[in-house]
Parts: sequence; C-alpha cells; structure tokens
Amino acid sequence: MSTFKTLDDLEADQRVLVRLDLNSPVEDGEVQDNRRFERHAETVSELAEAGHRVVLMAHQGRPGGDDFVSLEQHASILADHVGHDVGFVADTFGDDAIDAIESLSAGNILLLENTRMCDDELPEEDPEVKADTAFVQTLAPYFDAYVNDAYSAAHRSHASLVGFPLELPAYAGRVMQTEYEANSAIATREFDGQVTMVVGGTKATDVIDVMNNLGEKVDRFLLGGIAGELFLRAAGHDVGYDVGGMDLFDDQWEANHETIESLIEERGDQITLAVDLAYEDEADERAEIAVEDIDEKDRAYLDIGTDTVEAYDPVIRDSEAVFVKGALGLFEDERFSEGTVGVLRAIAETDCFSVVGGGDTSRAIEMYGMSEDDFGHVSIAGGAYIRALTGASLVGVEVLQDN
Ligand SMILES: Nc1ncnc2c1ncn2[C@@H]1O[C@H](COP(=O)(O)OP(=O)(O)OP(=O)(O)O)[C@@H](O)[C@H]1O
Ligand SMILES: O=C(O)[C@H](O)COP(=O)(O)O
Repeated sequence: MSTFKTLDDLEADQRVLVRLDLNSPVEDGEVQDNRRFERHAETVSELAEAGHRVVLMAHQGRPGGDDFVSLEQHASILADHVGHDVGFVADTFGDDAIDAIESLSAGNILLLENTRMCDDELPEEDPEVKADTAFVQTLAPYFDAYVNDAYSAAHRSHASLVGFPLELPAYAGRVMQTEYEANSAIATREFDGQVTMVVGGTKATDVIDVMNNLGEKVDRFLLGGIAGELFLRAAGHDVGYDVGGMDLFDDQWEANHETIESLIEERGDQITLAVDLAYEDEADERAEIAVEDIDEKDRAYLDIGTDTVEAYDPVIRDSEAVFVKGALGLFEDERFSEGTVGVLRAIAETDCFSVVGGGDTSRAIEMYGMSEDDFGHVSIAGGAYIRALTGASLVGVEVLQDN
C-alpha cells in the first residue's frame, strides 16, 4: 500500500542522508533514552550493514525551550542501540559538517547537529521554498540519496523533511514505512467487524477533533481521561470542572463543548461513557463513585472505575480493530492505572488489529509488564498519529510519494 520507494529500492554503495526523529524528553540537561532510538536503530543498522555511508539529521526541542539542546548525547545513545560507532559533528551544513561527511568510509555513521540550530530549517514553508535554502542546496550535492524515517515529524514542512526530497532520489526508512501503514489503517482499510477507538489523555481538543472526523469509520468510542469527563459534563454530570489548581478542563470545555454536544446528539449510540470514576480519598487510597451519585463539583477524578473497565472489556474483545489515543487515567500512579491497563490487557489478549499511539500512553505497556509484541503496532508518533487517524495527509509523506 506504500506508494513511496523504500530501502528495498536503494542502489548499493550510496552516500545516504537520513532524517530521523530523535526528539526526546530532556531532564536536567540529560537526554532520556526512549523507544525512538530503538526503532530508528533498525533503519540505521540496515543502511550501515549494507555498506552505505550514513549521515543522520534530527531535531531536538524548539528554539527557546529547555529541551533545545545539542545532539551530542543522542549520538552515543543511538550508538548503544545500533551496536556501532555513531560519529557526531557540532555543525549542520558548514565546513566542519562537510569535512566530516567527506571523510566517511563505507558503513560509517555520522550524526549532524540539531537541524533546528540552522536558520533555514524553521519556519514552515512550501517544500519548493525549503528546497531552495542554503542548507539544502549546500548539503544535497554530497549525497546520492535521501531517506526519511521521521514519520513522527512528517507533519512539519521543515527543510530537512521536505526540502531534500525535491533535490535527491528519496526513500522511506523502515520506521516511516511501518508507522505509515499502521497509522493510516483507520482511514484507508476496510474492516469487516467492529472498529473501536479508545479515547483519553489530557489533550481533549485533539481527540475530540479525531472523534468528529472518524464517526463514519469507527463503530464504538470508549471514553476516559479528560475528554471522557468533558463528555460526562455535557451529559449533565458534575464532573469535568477544574478544581484546586487544575487547568485541564475549563478551557478545553470552552473550546469544544459545542462539538461535544453535537457528537452526543448525532452519534450518542456510538459513544460509551464511564459509569463510575476513581478518586483519592482522605486516606490516600483509591475510592470509587458511580457517576450518577456525583452531586458536587469538588473533586478530581483520576481514573475510570471498575464497573466501567468491566463494561469496556467485552467491547474490546468483540472488536476486529482497536485504536488507542490517550490514557484512561493517571496510570503513572499505580492506584489509577486500572482503566488504562485493563483496556490494554484486553487488547493484548485478543488477536484484533490494534494500534496504540501517543508517547505517554504507550509507556504504560512497558510500565505494567506487557509486551509490544502483543499489539499490532505501538506508534512513536504524537501529532502525526493524530493527523493520520483523521485521514489528513502529512507533508513529509506527500513529498516522498511525489518523488
Ligand atoms: N483523569 C485524569 N487526570 C489527570 N491526568 C490524566 C487523567 N487521565 C489521563 N491522564 C494523563 O493523560 C496522559 C496521557 O495524555 P496525552 O494526551 O499526553 O496522551 P498521549 O497521546 O499518550 O501523549 P502524546 O500526545 O503526548 O504523545 C497520561 O500521562 C495520564 O496520566
Ligand atoms: O516529538 C514530536 O512529536 C515531533 O518530533 C515533532 O516535534 P515538534 O512538535 O516540536 O515539531
């Protein structure tokens, strides 16, 4: 189904410029290892073992942010995953970068500096404009081929993602290929049986947009997290309000309540809401309450309740395909992990086609001893996953397909 060229089409002995997405959490200046390194290592190893000269580009953070740091640490983390040296040069396309590129031998790997440290990378402009920048025009002549493996950044029209494919023969890396196929499935594949989408997390605005766009493709929506509470609020329950120092609900309510109300009116039979919720009681224990018994807007709810988990379980087991976006509760705290873990376990135990997306949510798989192998696909993309679910195109994929 991919309409782009892949590594299978790459000729031997190439000088290859590869775009990865190694954008990672940074804590106290330390770059945190995560599944993006592990996944991209497969593409990088394959290229190096085939004897290509491999030059890598990636970004980290956004200018001005605390996580806007050099890629030096990324090179050593990636090297651990690849099992091979990854050289690093603190330059994007100047003389130092060119010298380092020219000195590579077959099978060598070099990582260039954070693409966002180069003025031409941002802002978002048309691919033709990005292709015409000094960054692209200077680097491209040193390469035979360009590989984009950065599916999770493919919604950005930045030079390293959309400029090079206009100047060089362009190919999709293994991560790009797998992510594209799995994440596009909801928009492009026909499933005979029930298609279920589990919707939660904190970014209610994003997921409500997905629900609004996918009403025809999805048979059942199972709700939790912040979006779930906003739907309960629209249904007349006293939940989904900011209490104490919270600012998760009221702004998202203002932005989305009309869409929520019309979704409930037009697609109410497809949408299942929690019948009970969990909270922290005075003894710091998990306590639960039936939604219909809630009569004060004074408490934060941190998970769906046990009766809701029991109601969602058979829906998952009866599904042919399940897509997950967002956690159903504050799963990082074990007391409030029941909803997220219950749903993930049900998916893992069945052989339905499944995609789990969202950086935070997919962490729950590892944290609670499940295996990624029990899921059809665990995406490393955030914003790109959301867009793919709604069927929206990704500019970085489009330029590969046009190449
Ligand atoms: N009721 C709740 N109260 C507070 N936090 C919650 C609640 N339900 C879910 N969460 C939090 O939602 C987070 C996941 O939400 P988010 O919208 O960031 O999802 P994601 O899709 O996994 O991540 P991303 O889009 O960042 O890749 C989890 O860290 C979880 O703790
Ligand atoms: O981490 C991500 O989701 C991607 O790398 C995109 O990052 P950005 O939102 O800073 O463009």
